[in-house]
Amino acid sequence: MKEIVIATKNAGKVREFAAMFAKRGIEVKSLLDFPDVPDVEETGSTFVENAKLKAEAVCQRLQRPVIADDSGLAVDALGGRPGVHSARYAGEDKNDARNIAKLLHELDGVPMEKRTARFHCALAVAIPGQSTAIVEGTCDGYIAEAPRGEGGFGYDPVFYLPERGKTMAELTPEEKNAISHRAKALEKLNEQWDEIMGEKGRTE
Ligand SMILES: O=P(O)(O)OP(=O)(O)OP(=O)(O)OC[C@H]1O[C@@H](n2cnc3c(O)ncnc32)[C@H](O)[C@@H]1O
Ligand SMILES: [Mg+2]
Repeated sequence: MKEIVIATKNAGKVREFAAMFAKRGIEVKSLLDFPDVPDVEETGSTFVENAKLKAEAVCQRLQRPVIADDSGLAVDALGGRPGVHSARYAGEDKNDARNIAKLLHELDGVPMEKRTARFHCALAVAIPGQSTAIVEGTCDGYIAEAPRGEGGFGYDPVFYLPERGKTMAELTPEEKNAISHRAKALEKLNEQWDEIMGEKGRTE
């Protein structure tokens, strides 16, 4: 395989997939390269359901192997919110800064030890004529009291990693891509690569 389509328009995700697949010599395309593909509604109630919806719809349309990523942040003190609604937490128009502001507001007064949270990533791999494969990864941390760092995307500036003393946005791309929920899911995909990709993995 020389090329794979990631069913996303999120430039932050595209960057991370491109870096991670470069190690395999695979070029990453995204929906930014296929502007005619319609948006897929994320109507599922889990990350896995939404990843499957996105991968299968785009695979059906393009008739080539597609990976979709559905991911988000689950905060324990908020009963798992924003969860599958992470992208549009502060409203219909996606806006990272407003999502972070809303999250910090909701956690106002919650002490650090109770600000535990977890990033989730579900990857669905859809290949024409095959059943869809799923892999998942998570990353544990805390929600910081104020944003810090310029790297990554989304909630990274408030996702605090105590073992590093840094937020996810203060890590280099290489550091984030070694420990993130997305990296963990991709590690699982790597382990099952031949089985999931079948002939496509070896010959295309
Ligand atoms: O659906 P696509 O087009 O892939 O792009 P999206 O941004 O809508 O992506 P999701 O539906 O999977 O929503 C995930 C949201 O969770 C957050 N998120 C996911 N992965 C993240 C990461 O690595 N770092 C920080 N925030 C992340 C971020 O706010 C995303 O917008
Ligand atoms: Mg989305």
